[in-house]
Amino acid sequence: MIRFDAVTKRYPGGHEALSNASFEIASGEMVFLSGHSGAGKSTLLKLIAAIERPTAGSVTVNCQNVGKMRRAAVPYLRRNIGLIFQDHKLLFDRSVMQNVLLPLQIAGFSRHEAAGRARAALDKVGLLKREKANPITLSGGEQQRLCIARAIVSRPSLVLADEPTGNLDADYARDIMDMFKAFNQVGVTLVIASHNEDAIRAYGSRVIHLEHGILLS
Ligand SMILES: Nc1ncnc2c1ncn2[C@@H]1O[C@H](COP(=O)(O)OP(=O)(O)OP(=O)(O)O)[C@@H](O)[C@H]1O
Repeated sequence: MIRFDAVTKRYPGGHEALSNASFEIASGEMVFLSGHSGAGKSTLLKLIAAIERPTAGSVTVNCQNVGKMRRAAVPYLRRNIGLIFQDHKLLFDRSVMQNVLLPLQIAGFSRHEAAGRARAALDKVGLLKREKANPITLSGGEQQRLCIARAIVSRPSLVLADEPTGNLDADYARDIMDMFKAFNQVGVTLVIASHNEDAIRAYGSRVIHLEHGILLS
């Protein structure tokens, strides 16, 4: 499903965030990205979602070379990807419920079906009681959970998560990880960046380890 061939990413200013990385992730895998702060984990996720483009090498997602994809094609790629990033990009002029409904409205779901799915997603992350709230009134951890609900509501086949449990209490962090595992069991591919080596080990999944932009496994 995902293939990196000799991928290097150099940001303007010359910093090489990823160096000559090659690996494959098969459909249905759950893979953790580990490594120190600044190791290149977010960069790798952004390359998969075509948020960043490689400086050299190729990034293939579902047989498409996303590094060379036309800008107009990127929204179609992203329809199939649930993005959970640290800059939540929530809409602060809409309610919690409206934030989760939006991807479904764009995808053309009926009002009834969209409402049912959005409520189920909010329930999963423990935010159903806050459905009418404005996201600005939520704590950092609650905003993170809202971001997760929004990413999963359209049931994407690939979920990319950047430190999804970073701001969460241990109980919520466990619930979210269990939820990811349940998605994986129904065939969703997940790539999860995390500092938390203990949590990673507990899940026994494949780990791709980065150090200063170099892939070690
Ligand atoms: N837009 C950018 N412009 C310039 N340099 C950047 C940019 N984004 C990231 N970098 C640099 O690239 C390197 C890798 O950053 P990246 O965010 O991928 O690491 P990370 O492993 O996700 O770190 P963290 O765990 O702290 O989020 C860092 O040195 C960072 O400063």
